[in-house]
Amino acid sequence: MGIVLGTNRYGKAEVRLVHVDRSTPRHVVTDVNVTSQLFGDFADTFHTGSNAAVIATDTQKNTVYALARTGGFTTIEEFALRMARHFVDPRYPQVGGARQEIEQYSWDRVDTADGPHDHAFVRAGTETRTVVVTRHGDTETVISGLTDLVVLKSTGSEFHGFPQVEYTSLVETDDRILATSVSARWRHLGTDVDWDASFAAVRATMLDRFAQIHSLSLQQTLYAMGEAVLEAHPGIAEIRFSMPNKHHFLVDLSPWGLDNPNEVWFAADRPYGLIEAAVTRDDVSADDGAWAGIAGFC
Ligand SMILES: O=c1[nH]c(=O)c2[nH]c(=O)[nH]c2[nH]1
Repeated sequence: MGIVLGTNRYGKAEVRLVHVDRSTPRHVVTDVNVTSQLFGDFADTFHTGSNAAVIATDTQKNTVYALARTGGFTTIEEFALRMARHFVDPRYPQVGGARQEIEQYSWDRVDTADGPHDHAFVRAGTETRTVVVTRHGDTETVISGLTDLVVLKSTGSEFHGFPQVEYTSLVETDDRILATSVSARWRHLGTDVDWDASFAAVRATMLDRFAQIHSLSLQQTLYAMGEAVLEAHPGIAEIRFSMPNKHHFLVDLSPWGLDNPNEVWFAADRPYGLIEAAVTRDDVSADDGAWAGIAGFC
């Protein structure tokens, strides 16, 4: 019986970077969290502790800041590709590939009496834009996404027809609140993309479908959102979702002689249903390696 080193990668996790584009008086703030990891010919350090090939994680952290200074910061997709191309380069023959993961926190301009302010910002909720770029040799995969896009419909949602098996107590309903916090990630087929425009369009498509479809289950809503994204965006191969069902329960007001025509609800935070699925084209090849390490998506 032998013991061998399995899959491995290493790097610096959660490098916090705030970039201020000061090229005009109307500053642009980009607030991100970058995780840089490399893989390749690094078995020696695991086996013997020889670090002759190891590009220090500290160096990877410094590279985030240096590239932000030399090339600026436009989109997380562009920056992650630039990071990956920096490391997967003939100057570092030991590097076979790189994985660059970035989260972006949104800031809106403060609205003043004189209009949107040039350099004062207010954090725009919890929604986070994400990217994972993987570069293996010359092959690049970009998975864009978002987390914590919280949405709610106050009607237009039913749930019934489920089996009445042992322990079933849920009452069927033809009018309920449907609420979820959408986490979605989508894999692009190429890298020649207007990343901001693509992100805005995918987000708008998902919100449109969520709003417009009369829902018979969160599963149906999820699939419809994914289908709409793939129909509208030929450059996207697949989209994966993780969507908690944020349950709202009608409060029984009858003890006090009050009716409740779907007006007064209790918003439960746990437990919650958890619906996860991938929606994919049947004519593109899978790329499971690009999804490796992305938690919370099946
Ligand atoms: O949209 C839903 N899907 C389910 O699978 C489910 N299960 C449940 O209890 N409520 C709901 N709602």
